[in-house]
Amino acid sequence: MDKIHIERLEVLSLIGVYDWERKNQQRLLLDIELQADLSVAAQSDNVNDTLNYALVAQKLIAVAKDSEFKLIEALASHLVDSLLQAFPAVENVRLKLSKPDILANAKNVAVEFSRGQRR
Ligand SMILES: Nc1nc2c(c(=O)[nH]1)N=C([C@H](O)[C@@H](O)CO)CN2
Repeated sequence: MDKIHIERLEVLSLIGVYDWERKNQQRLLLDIELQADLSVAAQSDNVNDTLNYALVAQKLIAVAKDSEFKLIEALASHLVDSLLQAFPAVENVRLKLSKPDILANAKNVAVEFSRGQRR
């Protein structure tokens, strides 16, 4: 089972339940695990034969920037759906969305979703 990992990707999004959170975008961190067949690229050494992680990151940054969800659950689910739709080569995605330094006395809060393609 081949995988690509993107760790601690910084994105900005308007996110949060409270009025004070609806004014400015907040910094969020994404950890993503993408299951895809990497065997062709491993042989060809050609980026066109693989899932280009730069394009995946670009997509996540753009989707987060254009979103205005209240809950991190809703944004994380939307990001997963967007990835599966934009990149059919992704067989399964696991995405952890962290909202750091938002909860008193905790370093981080996060949600995690794992989903596959509906083929
Ligand atoms: N399960 C969740 N609980 C809470 C969320 C959330 O997104 N999911 N959000 C908030 C606030 O927006 C918080 O980030 C600021 O206190 C509270 N609980």
